[in-house]
Amino acid sequence: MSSFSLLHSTTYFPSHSSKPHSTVRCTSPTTPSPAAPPQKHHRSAENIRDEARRRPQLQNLSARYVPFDAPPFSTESYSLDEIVYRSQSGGLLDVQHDFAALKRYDGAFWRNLFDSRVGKTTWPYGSGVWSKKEWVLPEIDDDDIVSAFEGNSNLFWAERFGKQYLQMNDLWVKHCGISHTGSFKDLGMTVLVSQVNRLRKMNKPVVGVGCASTGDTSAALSAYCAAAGIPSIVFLPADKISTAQLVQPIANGAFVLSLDTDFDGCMHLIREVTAELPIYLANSLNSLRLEGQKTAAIEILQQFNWEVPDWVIVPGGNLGNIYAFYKGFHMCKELGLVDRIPRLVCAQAANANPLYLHYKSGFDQDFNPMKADTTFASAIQIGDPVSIDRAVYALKKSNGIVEEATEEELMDATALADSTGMFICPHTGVALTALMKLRESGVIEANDRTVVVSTAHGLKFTQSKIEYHSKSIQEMACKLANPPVMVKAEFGSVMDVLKEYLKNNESKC
Ligand SMILES: Cc1ncc(COP(=O)(O)O)c(C=O)c1O
Ligand SMILES: N[C@@H](CCOP(=O)(O)O)C(=O)O
Repeated sequence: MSSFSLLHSTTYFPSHSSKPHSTVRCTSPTTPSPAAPPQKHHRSAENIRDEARRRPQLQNLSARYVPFDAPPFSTESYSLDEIVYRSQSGGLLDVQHDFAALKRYDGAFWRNLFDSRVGKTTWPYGSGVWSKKEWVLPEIDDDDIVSAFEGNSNLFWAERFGKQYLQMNDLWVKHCGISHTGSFKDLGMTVLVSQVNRLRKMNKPVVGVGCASTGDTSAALSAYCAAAGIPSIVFLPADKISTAQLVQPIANGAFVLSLDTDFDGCMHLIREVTAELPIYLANSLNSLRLEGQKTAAIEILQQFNWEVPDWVIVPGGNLGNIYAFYKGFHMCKELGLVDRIPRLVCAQAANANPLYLHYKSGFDQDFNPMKADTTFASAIQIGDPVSIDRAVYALKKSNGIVEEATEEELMDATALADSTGMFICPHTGVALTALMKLRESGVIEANDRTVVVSTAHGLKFTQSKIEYHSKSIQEMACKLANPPVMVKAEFGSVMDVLKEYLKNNESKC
């Protein structure tokens, strides 16, 4: 059977579309009164999960854990239904898909399949993650999936920012933070919590799910666990995350521990705790998370109608995401959806730059973890990233670059982007700084199609914006600050300041 006919004949027309639509009529033929209130739309007695149960699936696809970057002769592997985070040698794991099985379908098949699912409410494909289910967790039952229809995030054409400040026409911001809990972590968490849901149904010993967090992982974990009725436990570094982030797990009913340490300290503790107690580890050390996060890369290609951008810039902290992007792009190339992958740039805050330092040493010496300093990009204040090996691999394979941003650079870049109509988080400011530096040095050229990954919503980080715009940051000029003007509530005073404002604006135009 050709891949095209499989797509259209058996598998992927939502089953409800083949049913007569008798239950969705809006007016009754026997009572045509114009005054009658409109009747409710009835989907049918079934909900979207019920409908999904009757839909056939692609068969014989599978995935398993293998040691990350294992030598070809390695036979070590684990079922995804095992609870395992490390290889026998203590190294990282990776989720390996059965590429031979996936390759039974050609690139056009996968492109059509993924495209056919966008923008629907079909369970679970309405999610940008689960619309790629066959490449994520092919064997999970649709019924076990815990999803908020995450993903499908806006790929924003940064027209004014690109043209005015970088002479670029083809600059895009992938707004992964416009999402259920306000960050890209939703993409990975739907996968991890769905697998936990499955494990619990299989009576595996998982009494709860735990993570260390700088604020976004904990928000996502607690929301998805709450949706599924699974206990969540989060370890947060006291006073190091924003109020908006802190209140998310509290509101979602997580057990929140505020610890007098930094993120790396919390990470160390959660690893020890999850080794002792039947609490499942939700950080990106757990390679299941990256299976969801990689779909953002596939989605970018899809949004460009399967044309490959030249550059993708990702802010890096614990360093799972840069590898997830590489993996998503790599799969698309391997499976024939595209013919190349973009060059990746990982952007770090100069106050928390262990990968940058390692890159500058040519990745030659052993990696040196560091004690990360305070940064406005607080979600990437990480000195001992768990995915360092994954990040180095991704950068080497994509001819990648690492850049850094000082506090002043990242805050100015954030303010500049905001002044063109965005409202970005400081981590996106780090990525934009990297872009500005690479434009200045000519590495990224004016016509290069470039995507900056925005990882969280700016509304989670309003305190840093308040401090910037009120010029209350020590030793920072805050040169783009735009503080409100205090004016007496009377016509003359208001007119005076407005005239002054218009005069100044005129001279700028
Ligand atoms: C908003 C935000 N941006 C970027 C990152 C960095 O992602 P990763 O840890 O996968 O490098 C994180 C978390 O670490 C984050 O929360
Ligand atoms: N920024 C992260 C840090 C932990 O990263 P993870 O991807 O390993 O969970 C956070 O929000 O906690």
